Amino acid sequence: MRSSEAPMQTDLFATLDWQDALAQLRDQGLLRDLDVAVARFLQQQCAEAGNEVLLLAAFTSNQQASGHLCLDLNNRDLPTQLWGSNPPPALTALLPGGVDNWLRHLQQSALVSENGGTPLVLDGDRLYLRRNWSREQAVAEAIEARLAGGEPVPVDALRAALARLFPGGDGAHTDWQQVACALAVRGGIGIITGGPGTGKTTTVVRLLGVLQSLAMADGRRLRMRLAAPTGKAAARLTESIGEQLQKLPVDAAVRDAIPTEVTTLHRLLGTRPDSRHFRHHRDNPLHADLVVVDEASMIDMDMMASLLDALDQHTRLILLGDKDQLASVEAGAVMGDLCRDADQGLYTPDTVAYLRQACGADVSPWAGDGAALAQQTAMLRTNWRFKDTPGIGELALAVNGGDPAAVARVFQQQRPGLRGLSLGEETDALTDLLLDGDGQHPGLRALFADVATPPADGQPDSWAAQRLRQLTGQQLLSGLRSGPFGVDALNRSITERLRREGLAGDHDWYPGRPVMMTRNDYQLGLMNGDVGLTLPHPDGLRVAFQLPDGRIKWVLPSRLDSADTVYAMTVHKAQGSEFGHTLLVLPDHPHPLLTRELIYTAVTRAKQAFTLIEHGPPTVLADAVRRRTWRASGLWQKLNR
Ligand SMILES: Nc1ncnc2c1ncn2[C@@H]1O[C@H](COP(=O)(O)OP(=O)(O)OP(=O)(O)O)[C@@H](O)[C@H]1O
Repeated sequence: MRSSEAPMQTDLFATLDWQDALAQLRDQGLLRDLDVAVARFLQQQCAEAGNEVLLLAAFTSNQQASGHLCLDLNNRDLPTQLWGSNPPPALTALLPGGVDNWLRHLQQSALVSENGGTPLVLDGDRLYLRRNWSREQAVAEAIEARLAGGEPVPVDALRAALARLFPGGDGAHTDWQQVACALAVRGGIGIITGGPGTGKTTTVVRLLGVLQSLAMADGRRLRMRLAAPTGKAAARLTESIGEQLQKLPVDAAVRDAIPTEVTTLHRLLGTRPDSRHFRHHRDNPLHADLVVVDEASMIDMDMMASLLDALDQHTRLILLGDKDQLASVEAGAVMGDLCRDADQGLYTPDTVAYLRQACGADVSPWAGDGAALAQQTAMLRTNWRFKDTPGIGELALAVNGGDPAAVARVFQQQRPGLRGLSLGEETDALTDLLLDGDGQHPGLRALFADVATPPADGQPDSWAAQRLRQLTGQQLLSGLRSGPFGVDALNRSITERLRREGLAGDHDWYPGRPVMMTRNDYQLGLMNGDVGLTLPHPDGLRVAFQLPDGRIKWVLPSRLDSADTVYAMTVHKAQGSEFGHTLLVLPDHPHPLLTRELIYTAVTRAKQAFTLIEHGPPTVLADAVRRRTWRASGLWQKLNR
């Protein structure tokens, strides 16, 4: 801890009551009640704490609301980011000077240390609330330990296994899928990133095949566990792993020893009712030799810390995901931080030589002096899915490149499956589209007709599974929750239209109403984000949910106190899902919440068709494509020093 001497106060401050000033900042929307409470609590802990430190603590707390783990004082735009270009007078008085001055105050405060022994931690130029710093530190240390450890697979055996599972490479191009497998088995952690359809699932199934066949040749059998952050992502991976496994050229015994069931991270770690703590942790680790987690971009820092804490040191961890997707709404963008250099590779001479030996790949064009983490990271670069609908893949690429002109060009090419509609004020036209579908993907009218006629054969489960599949044929997305183009208003207007047409009933619950869970309900075994469909059941009206293992769970509507109608879904909630036809609605003016990552995530939810619906000028999309999501954290720095 540094000096406990009280920092200097400005004369101007002497005339201000800082509690009033905090209240003013809260009233102006610059702080939340929680942030004000944090500052007040710290002042109680340390009566001589300076106003600068207390205010910076309040802003650090506030940063979490935007997904930041810390306040990055190295960011020269920080003042503008915190309060815009015109600082409120209360701030000019309480927080004088620039960032250098603030750093000096922090360095002198008894509330601040570098090592987590105080409520605030200053790590380099980053100011953290202690809890966030501890979590980030724990994640960095656990990853470092995994990078240093792990049981290496003998290279000759690996090369033979990879050649069996990846037949027919053209030799002219780097086979990144093989590279990913070879790197993943090299240490205690492997990270595989790639856009949609680049073969992440294919690669991981082959990786499981390689590891299990090598272990079984040695008379062992690896315990493998597969997980994803949400139930929907787990269900999707269960399905695609099952399909890929059929094609895997391995002995039946090896195939049987590869799991197909994907669970949610919460279930993997063992949720405990009414507790934030999991059943598995360092004193009761998971029994597994290998854990694969898909959709890793959705994992926030808290969950990543819990996951790493639950793994035994010998357990190999494979993280799969798309680094360019939106990060979790909670604080931290772990996958983005871990994969920051993935495009460049930055493979050291050791890694280049290892890959040549293990799979004959030449990655010398991607050589560099990356840290240990880069040596375990691979980016898949070939899109295999969008061969028939290249428009979606091209659009995703253009969005990712941040070039609005390139995005506009992709739309102008009128590729199959890709459509841009400018609807101006015509909100009815959007509902028409949703009701009628696009020809290839039936709309809500067809869904309501189908849910009205339950099967006479007493097989409600398979019928419900079909209707749920039908529901994912088309999905409207919005980046916003509130406002006329936010999901709340869209869901209201679509419901009203369905009522006017006599499709939706007048009660809250009617056959055909799709709902999404808005919190985890451990008693029902349903997770935040799970989607269900209200359907007639022999016992009465029920809501059908498909569990990750494919079973249908029927729930009484009255049991669902945290479920919202979901004709329109936020892009955040759509992560981990795919829809036959994805429609993204944009508002009539640019909005700070619309970012490149959000648009990219929306586009990549589309399996066969994507429709962009604009209600304003093209600048709304252009502005979003240019704006990057930025998350302040120190994970990358910690793993690269
Ligand atoms: N090397 C390859 N050669 C030919 N086809 C491939 C190859 N890799 C993957 N594919 C095919 O491309 C499609 C997408 O693969 P896969 O599902 O593994 O991608 P993914 O990255 O997991 O996709 P997403 O996570 O976006 O669903 C599948 O049909 C798969 O069979």
